[in-house]
Amino acid sequence: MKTQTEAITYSNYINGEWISADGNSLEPSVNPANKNEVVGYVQLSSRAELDAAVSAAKAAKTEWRKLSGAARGEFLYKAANMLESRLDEIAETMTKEMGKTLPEAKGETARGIAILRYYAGEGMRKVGDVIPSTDQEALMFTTRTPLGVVGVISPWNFPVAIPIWKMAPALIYGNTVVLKPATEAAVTAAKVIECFDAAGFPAGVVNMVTGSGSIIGQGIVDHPDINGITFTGSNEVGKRVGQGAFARGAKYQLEMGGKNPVIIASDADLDLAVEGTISGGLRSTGQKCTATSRVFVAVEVYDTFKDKLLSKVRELKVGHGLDAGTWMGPCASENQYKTVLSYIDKGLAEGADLLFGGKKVTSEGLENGFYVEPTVFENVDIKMTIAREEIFGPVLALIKVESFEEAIELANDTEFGLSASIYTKDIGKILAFINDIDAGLVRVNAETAGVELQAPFGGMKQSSSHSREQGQAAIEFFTSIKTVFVKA
Ligand SMILES: NC(=O)C1=CN([C@@H]2O[C@H](COP(=O)(O)OP(=O)(O)OC[C@H]3O[C@@H](n4cnc5c(N)ncnc54)[C@H](O)[C@@H]3O)[C@@H](O)[C@H]2O)C=CC1
Ligand SMILES: O=C(O)CCC(=O)C(=O)O
Repeated sequence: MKTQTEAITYSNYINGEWISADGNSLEPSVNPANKNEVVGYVQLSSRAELDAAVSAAKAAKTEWRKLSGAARGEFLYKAANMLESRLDEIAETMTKEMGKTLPEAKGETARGIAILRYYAGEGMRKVGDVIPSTDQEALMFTTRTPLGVVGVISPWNFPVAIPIWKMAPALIYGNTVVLKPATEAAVTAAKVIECFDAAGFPAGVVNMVTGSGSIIGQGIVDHPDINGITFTGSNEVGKRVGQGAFARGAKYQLEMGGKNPVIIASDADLDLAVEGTISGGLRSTGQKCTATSRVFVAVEVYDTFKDKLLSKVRELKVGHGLDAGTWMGPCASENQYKTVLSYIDKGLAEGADLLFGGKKVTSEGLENGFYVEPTVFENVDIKMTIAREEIFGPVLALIKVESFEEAIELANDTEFGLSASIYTKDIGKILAFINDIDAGLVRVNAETAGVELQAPFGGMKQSSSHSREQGQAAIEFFTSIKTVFVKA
């Protein structure tokens, strides 16, 4: 039997109002720690609701664009204050809805607040350059103009931070937005939008429509009045989003998967490396695009590293994200749980050796949740599925390497290029790694996960559309440059 802990139905947010979808078709958002618990109901919307949201965003865009950056920033500061006043409640909802531990959820919500404040300040910063013209009597400069209406398609793994790191820059640079959050995290997203509502944004500037990827997500891709699309999610869907946007001339930005390597060199501080490998690979149940997945360990320190790693992994406490002392929560959904278990089966079937974990966790109190043990494989061949595809779960693959050069070569032997890290004290290896590794985020003596909001974020190869999010890099996607030549 399903229970409703909060018994709340969340509506779409269109033109400054909370509106139910026609026919009031609803989708439950289920607690992955207990599949019998419904965290809330969200609208299973149709194209009609999306059209209404896009019309509202289109109607609002001129007045919003005409406000000064400072005035737009004031709204973002207010949204940040609203989110701050609800930090604990929204973090708790996040934990209930997608399973990450409460401290992680609080950290993410605090990050959302910091992102809003960062971009509020961007409203006061320069948007162009004066460039000397060959005509001495002319003034030539660049300025920037918003795209118009931006569609935001977000995943479930960072339900507060990702929608905000897409919406905040979109808004400060003068765009209006239509957000389609992942259904698995749509209650948390609705609470974030409540903060924007309470901040008093003009009607139509911020809109949210929940529903399926194939109807609302695809609807955003196809909509002729959406001028830009920013997407985070799987490679498969991302490619479809990019192709659809390109076909109708809309600007697009894709952040997709990773298969992130860590290299443990022979001179590494092994305790630090173990800590970073565990934190990078298993925190948030491995559900980060920046999560460590492949661990390349120098043959000289392989056995010591392995023993140290296993002794720490054995101590990790799996449990409900709200329980103090839980280190790792459940997978975020039943789909994700099945996906992770099927990758573990593939690892075994293809001949990798399971060192630890690999099973469902069904101990008392956890039997109704989507829990998987933290899992470590060794003797993983680079051609095996678990070394090639994004698992998005708590699974580490150890690969022994004979030399630093082999480690770099194997680390780069992937279609992805999001994040990579190395543990070493050797400056020569550090510099070679920075130069030779194919990754948008290069981390030295630090775990692969860990994104700072003021720095560019994005990947190489198939991890992204080669654009960057966050920091000042965001202006490149959310605006177009106008080169202006003026002569009296
Ligand atoms: N890079 C990242 O941060 C993320 C990667 N993933 C990867 O994707 C795998 C599957 O997770 P999913 O939630 O199924 O990801 P997904 O790519 O299906 O979903 C991401 C977003 O895209 C929307 N979407 C789905 N189909 C669409 C379509 N045809 N057009 C437009 N939007 C659409 C979804 O509703 C959601 O809002 C994971 O196992 C993981 O490997 C998932 C979430 C985040
Ligand atoms: O590592 C992080 O903090 C962000 C990761 C991310 O963007 C993602 O998983 O989608």
